[in-house]
Amino acid sequence: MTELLTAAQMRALEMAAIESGDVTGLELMERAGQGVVEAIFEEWPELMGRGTSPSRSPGYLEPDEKDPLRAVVLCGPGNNGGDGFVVARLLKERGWDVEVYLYGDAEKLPPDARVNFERWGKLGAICVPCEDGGFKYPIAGIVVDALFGTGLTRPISLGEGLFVDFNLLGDPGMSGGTKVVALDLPSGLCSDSGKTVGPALFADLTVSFHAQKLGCELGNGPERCGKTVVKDIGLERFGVIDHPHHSGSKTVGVTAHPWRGAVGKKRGSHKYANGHALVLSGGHGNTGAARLAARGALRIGAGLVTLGSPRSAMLENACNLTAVMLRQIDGALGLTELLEDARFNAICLGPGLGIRADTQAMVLTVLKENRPTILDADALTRFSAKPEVLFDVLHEDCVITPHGGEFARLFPDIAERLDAPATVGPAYSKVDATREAAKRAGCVVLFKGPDTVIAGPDGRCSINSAQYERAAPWLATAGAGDVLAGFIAGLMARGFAPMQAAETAAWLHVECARKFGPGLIAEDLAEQLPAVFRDLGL
Ligand SMILES: NC(=O)C1=CN([C@@H]2O[C@H](COP(=O)(O)OP(=O)(O)OC[C@H]3O[C@@H](n4cnc5c(N)ncnc54)[C@H](OP(=O)(O)O)[C@@H]3O)[C@@H](O)[C@H]2O)[C@@H](O)CC1
Ligand SMILES: [K+]
Repeated sequence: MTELLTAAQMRALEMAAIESGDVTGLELMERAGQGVVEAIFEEWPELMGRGTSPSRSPGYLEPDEKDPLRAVVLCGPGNNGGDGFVVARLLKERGWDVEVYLYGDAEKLPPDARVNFERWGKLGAICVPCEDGGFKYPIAGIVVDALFGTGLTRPISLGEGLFVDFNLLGDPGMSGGTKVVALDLPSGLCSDSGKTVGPALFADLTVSFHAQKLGCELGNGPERCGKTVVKDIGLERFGVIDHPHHSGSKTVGVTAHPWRGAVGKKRGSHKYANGHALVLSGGHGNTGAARLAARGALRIGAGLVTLGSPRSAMLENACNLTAVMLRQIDGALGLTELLEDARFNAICLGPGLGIRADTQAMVLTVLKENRPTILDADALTRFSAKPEVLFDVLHEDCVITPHGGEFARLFPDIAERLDAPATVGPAYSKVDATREAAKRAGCVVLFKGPDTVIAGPDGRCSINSAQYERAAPWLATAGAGDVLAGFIAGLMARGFAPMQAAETAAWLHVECARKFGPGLIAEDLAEQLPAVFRDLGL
């Protein structure tokens, strides 16, 4: 698990560190600046050797080495700007040509930023933007974005003397080779939601301090951050602090190798010890989705998987199943009878089930049983008209897995708030929305997307990110969600708690997609599990 922090959590952490007397704000700022310079050289090692060695006379330098490297540092009115002054000083000390611009009033800088403004003043000037709004030198080398970090509260007004041409810097491909390095966050990106609050920069590299901020993983974050690097600034021992004013705001983690040990350990060598998942199939012509889910449940380790099929689809299902067993179920009554067998310990409904009244009857029948249940697709859509009917019967052993459309149908007010353009920071985020939905539904909600958010009714929350080095855009393919539902059902059959099952399944789902690569179709996903397990050393 990697911890992701909100702006409030980060501020609380900083305050705790400073109050402990272990470190001063000025020291933290210096470490932040040093971390950025380190990150720049790690990312572009070719910049490392140039213009740095006072012992080498210019006469011995290669022709292109005589040309010092250039950095334009854009400092804002807060501590993010303060970090920028440190970076400017450190690069200048390495022999770079550094232009510093200040967006704001030097007199109003917070104390630590002010100190670093003055330290910079001994080495160089604060540049005045050219009349055309451009920089003094042609842009080349590096632009350091130290305008706004976690303190962004409103849209950046480009008309108020801000000389940066965001389009020139922003649009990948338009920046003519200039590398944009954002400090903590690309300016204009909300730290908590990953929404852009008005104009926002695109960075090539974002260097976050102590921990990545939530906004780097959510919404527009990944497209704005470019690549992300986290630099320690010596706050580790202070851990993560829940901000007292954010009730229920717990640490959010990115699931990485979640529950790795648990995935490998089966409960016993006997197949019945690993549970028996039941997946319900739709009628004739609508059976593929349930079979995808069933195969996923079996591959992820359920001891047995049975597909419950209406009479009309028995032949179609029988022709396409081998290890998955098949039982005929006629409507809710037939389902009640089947569930007399208590060995069915995880039930998956929704993929291809249809949105007619019998789907509702079957969902209600299953939920009465209080067994681990996963509801997806049609089992959710069926309740669009009256979601509260579903919420009344969902329980803590349930997981629901809506995509954006299904989420909006079940939680229209929450979706509306989430989709509204952000005008203030920090803005309402997908994490906030999923937590609120989980509380209302009374069960685990897995809200799909490249930034899948999984929240429990108790406020626990994690993000399964399929972005940056885990990007798997080919996962957006028909049937992939059905396989995910099956993975969750299979893990719940094995005894995983709902939250653990959802997190683990989501993580493995992305790993399977990455293992296969482009060209993936839903049928391929579960077939990658053995290789993914082998890679995990299971
Ligand atoms: N926490 C830590 O441990 C460490 C933090 N560090 C660094 O500090 C950063 C956070 O600093 P910060 O809190 O000063 O916020 P920052 O983003 O600089 O901006 C705040 C200022 O901008 C203003 N303002 C806001 N929006 C605006 C707009 N649209 N247009 C114009 N003005 C606007 C706002 O004004 P106000 O909203 O109060 O009117 C306020 O004056 C963090 O990201 C990291 O880089 C490191 O040094 C290491 C240790
Ligand atoms: K920034």
